[in-house]
Amino acid sequence: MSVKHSMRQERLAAETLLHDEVGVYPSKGERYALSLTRTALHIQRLMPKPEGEDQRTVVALRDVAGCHAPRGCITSDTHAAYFSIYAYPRKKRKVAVGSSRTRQRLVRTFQVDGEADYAQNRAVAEKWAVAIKCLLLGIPVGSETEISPGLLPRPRRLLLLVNPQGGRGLALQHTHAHILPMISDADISFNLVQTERQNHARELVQDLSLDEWDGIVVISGDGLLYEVINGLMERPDWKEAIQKPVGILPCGSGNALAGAINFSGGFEQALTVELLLNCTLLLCHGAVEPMDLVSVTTCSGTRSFSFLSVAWGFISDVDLESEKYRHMGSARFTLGTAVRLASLRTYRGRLSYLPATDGHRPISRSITLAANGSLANIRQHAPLHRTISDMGLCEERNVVTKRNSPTSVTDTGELPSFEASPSPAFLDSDSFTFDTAPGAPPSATHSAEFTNTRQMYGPLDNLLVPLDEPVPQDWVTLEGDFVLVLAIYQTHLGADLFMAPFASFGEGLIHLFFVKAGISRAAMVRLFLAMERGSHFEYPHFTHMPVRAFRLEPLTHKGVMTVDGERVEYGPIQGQIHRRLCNLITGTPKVKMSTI
Ligand SMILES: Nc1ncnc2c1ncn2[C@@H]1O[C@H](COP(=O)(O)OP(=O)(O)OP(=O)(O)O)[C@@H](O)[C@H]1O
Repeated sequence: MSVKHSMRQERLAAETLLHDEVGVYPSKGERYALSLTRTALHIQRLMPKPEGEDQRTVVALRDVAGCHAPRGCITSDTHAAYFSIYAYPRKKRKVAVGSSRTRQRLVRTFQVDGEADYAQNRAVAEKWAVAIKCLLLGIPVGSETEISPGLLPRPRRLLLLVNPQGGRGLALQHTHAHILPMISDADISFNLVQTERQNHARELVQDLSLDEWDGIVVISGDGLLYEVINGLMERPDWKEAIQKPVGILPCGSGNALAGAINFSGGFEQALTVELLLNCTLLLCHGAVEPMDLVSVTTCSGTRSFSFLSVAWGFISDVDLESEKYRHMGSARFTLGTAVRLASLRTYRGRLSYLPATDGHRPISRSITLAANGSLANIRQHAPLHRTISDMGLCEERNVVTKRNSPTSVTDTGELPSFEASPSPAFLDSDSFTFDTAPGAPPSATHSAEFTNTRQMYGPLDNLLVPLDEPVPQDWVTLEGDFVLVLAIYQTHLGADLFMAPFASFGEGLIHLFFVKAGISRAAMVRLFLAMERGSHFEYPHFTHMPVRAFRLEPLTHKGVMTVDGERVEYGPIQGQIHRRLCNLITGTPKVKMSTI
């Protein structure tokens, strides 16, 4: 961003859009000067006159979920009108050791009484509420804009799918305690559906009358969103269906996409309830961004659409092996990492990729690390049976769609055991070859339990050739022993694993990472610790490549591969990016954004 551009942005942010003198409710006779800018509501006490320092409160709009101007009088003053803002600022709170910050609901109600009669005061109160809502939703308003309710879209209707078993099993509790109150403040109508089993969400969205909804939001981990995206891609009308905005409110254990949304929203890295509250606030703001999907094909020819990652080796092992610590939430990965480090393995394989080129040069991404290691210069058909009205509060219920189609995937087979291998402190790194012309055809280890009878649609994979044919000439192939291979297309691999700080939702890139054999356990520990800050690029064993397509051919007989954290059949796998194929609710207005 140029200096001139950022100065203009600052000037725009500081411009006063509305200004008034108001009272408050409940009142002891106080008067306030209110000013609204594009980013904040400034509240300055006028009466009683503040002693000493000027008393000014600034409510950042990014902390505000909604604003209402109720009709009618709420006091004996029949000529006054009112509007309320619902904010969730971060407040300090005492915990067992020291203090932490958490968001708490704060309602401020202002009394508009400067005009001659109720109708005029009501018009002013409504103007304030509309202006604030427009700013929250990213609808452009300026000091010259004629502010009227006509600027606002109709209230949104969201389908919320909650996985009661996700993460630590607290999704329903969090939904009632945190999510529903906040989205009601934002005037969002919803229907809440509890998923009852694996693939329930996938089947549900296949039969959904999409016109009824402005978005589908999962209250869960990344696994449920993977089901929703693939369910949409299994519809004959996939082209339109996949345009339906999707969102995530993190209640899983990894919460990678939520970590990426939180980061793109400009919030500090957060976990658990704090991450959930940040993401719910962003959902209230509603901005939608295009997001890339990667079409992934496995050795049996099964195709699926991935929004997060394909992993092999250390990362997929930890993901699967730590399932048994699910009750621990995100700590499951820390423990899983420690356990796996104790028996660090290598995996022989062939990795091929099509480098991403910008014109003729390969795209190279660099990041700047501040002295303290932190990041610098990075941009901070069958309608559902439902009982709710468009005005909001709903009854939580299970909506079960009766389906006769034989579509259930039987991918719940037993974990294969690992090859017993020694675990030396240093692993051999001399067995790497680098090749631009691939050698022998892949050796696939097919796994019967992953057969898939679903009909998947989607765009043509024009960069890929069938898995039993050699990769095209312009691809690069590496063969050797890997500790891990990861293709990722989001900034985060978990809410606190800042894997690809430079990634963004619709850039059309797969970030391919690998760690070759030869890394010590101590270096792996340092690498994973550095990942929390996103400073792991300093490590020599860690290689990164932006690519458009990749193929991974394991030459080790047994192992685990995951797509978006879900285990898939083991064997050759390949994928290519499809730029901006779906729409993600990020809540962060960007250039050319839309709002649900
Ligand atoms: N009621 C249910 N009982 C059991 N499994 C369910 C139920 N509803 C959904 N599932 C399955 O649970 C899987 C994992 O769920 P989800 O991704 O929400 O949580 P998670 O695995 O804890 O989170 P993360 O993916 O972030 O690690 C989903 O793939 C889904 O198929």
